[in-house]
Amino acid sequence: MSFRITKLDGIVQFQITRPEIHNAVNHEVVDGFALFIEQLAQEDVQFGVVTGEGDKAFCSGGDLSVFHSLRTEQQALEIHERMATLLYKLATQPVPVIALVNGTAIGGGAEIASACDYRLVSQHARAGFVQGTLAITSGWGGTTFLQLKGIPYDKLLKFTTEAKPLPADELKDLGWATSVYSGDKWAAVADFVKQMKQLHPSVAKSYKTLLTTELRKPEVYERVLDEARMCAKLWELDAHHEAVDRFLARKK
Ligand SMILES: CC[C@@H](C(=O)O)C(=O)SCCNC(=O)CCNC(=O)[C@H](O)C(C)(C)COP(=O)(O)OP(=O)(O)OC[C@H]1O[C@@H](n2cnc3c(N)ncnc32)[C@H](O)[C@@H]1OP(=O)(O)O
Repeated sequence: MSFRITKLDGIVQFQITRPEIHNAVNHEVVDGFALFIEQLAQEDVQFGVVTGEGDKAFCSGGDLSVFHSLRTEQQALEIHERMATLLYKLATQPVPVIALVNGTAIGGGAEIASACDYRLVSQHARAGFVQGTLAITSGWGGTTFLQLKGIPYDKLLKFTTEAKPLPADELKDLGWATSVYSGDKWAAVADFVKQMKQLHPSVAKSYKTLLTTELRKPEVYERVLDEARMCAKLWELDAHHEAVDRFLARKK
């Protein structure tokens, strides 16, 4: 199984369990995300947590060995639209979700974390929208989420266009990291939610609903789909397929 969902004390955790491949997203992980979002709707759930197994990686984005079989714009669009829709649902449903960025978060992995409400980032982690190195753009809504969550325009343009993972302190300066932790990742979550957990779950859900009013507008969902379309267009070009070929062949 490529993921694990557990529920403990009002917190539903979604963990990608593919540490050998830096927790890259395959079709099973996509299905797992859908299940996770369904579970957040249970009445007694107060927080959600998304993380990757092990201490090296949060998520390295789409599994290139799997998604490389998608050659055309239409084929790429199917997976991008599905992930973009799931992340839009995650961002707009009422339960606050913490991205526990325990290690590298790049490409689609950084987009997943960007759809969450909080990003707790390990001191040793790096994160970035590296899609540009593969001659594509973000395709799961990540850039739209970050702009609407208030990352300044010029900083966001540089972050996405440079396609370079940043260390934790720079992610904090950018406004991407909510906080930076060292030591045990679950202790970091427990510490972060300690004060909020003492209150009735409806408090956090109500504030998130209020603060995501803009995000829930239909035109925002349409823009997230535009982001998926933009990536799919670039996906079918030779420049992208050649860059992925180079990545997959680099150790052979
Ligand atoms: C598809 C959606 C799109 C989006 O819309 O956002 C994307 O997500 S595009 C994908 C973007 N992701 C990447 O480009 C990441 C590629 N991976 C890397 O750059 C590096 O692997 C790493 C994550 C920086 C880690 O480097 P390092 O510590 O040197 O480890 P290895 O490179 O040796 O990785 C171990 C193992 O894992 C495989 N791997 C890692 N990430 C992926 C991935 N995303 N897809 C497929 N395979 C991946 C890597 O190939 C190694 O495999 P082996 O060679 O078989 O050991």
